[in-house]
Amino acid sequence: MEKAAEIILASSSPRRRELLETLKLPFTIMSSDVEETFSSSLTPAEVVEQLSLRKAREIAGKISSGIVIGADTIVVLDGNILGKPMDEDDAFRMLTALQGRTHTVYTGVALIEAATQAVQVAHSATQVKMRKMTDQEIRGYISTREPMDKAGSYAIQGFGATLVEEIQGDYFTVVGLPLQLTAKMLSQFGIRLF
Ligand SMILES: Cc1cn([C@H]2C[C@H](O)[C@@H](COP(=O)(O)OP(=O)(O)OP(=O)(O)O)O2)c(=O)[nH]c1=O
Repeated sequence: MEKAAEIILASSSPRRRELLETLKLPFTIMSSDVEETFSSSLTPAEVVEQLSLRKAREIAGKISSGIVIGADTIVVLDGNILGKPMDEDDAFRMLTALQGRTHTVYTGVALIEAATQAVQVAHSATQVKMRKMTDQEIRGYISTREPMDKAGSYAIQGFGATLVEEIQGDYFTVVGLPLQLTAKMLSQFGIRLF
């Protein structure tokens, strides 16, 4: 029997690890530590594709075989990109802007086959409608600390679930790894789930 290709998740995000575990494929984790800066002339889709590729490339450069997966998530409101908050005031500003409105979450996924350096990169976008919140509710949510390491300062999989009225698109894109897209990309490298 052919030996299954090893999968390496280039991420320190516990959410991405949990999501990839859903696919029941064995994988290892190597945290990438890349500069998450980008040119302001890029579209949101280009930003997440470029950053996910940068994360995957950093790890692919250190190994000789296996398939590396990198991902990146941003929140976009009125064309402005919201990443992770710098501090509580920044989280307050982001949540004040997002409440009562619809924004788009973009997640990029990059796969690199280390042996051949073959690359696949794509993204998924999901629209999220957030309910109205008072300043007091926003401060209460921030006091849970949940927003502090999340793009857009909320987590749909946590208390943030109570802030989201509806979504259009893949839920997993919002959490940080679109599973349908990831599985499709893995299958293009010959890795099938079932
Ligand atoms: C909007 C949203 C984001 N997030 C998270 C997903 C990502 O972990 C984070 C965005 O930051 P990223 O820079 O995409 O990822 P990361 O720094 O956490 O991990 P790594 O670069 O090592 O892979 O926000 C949620 O968990 N839930 C949500 O609802």
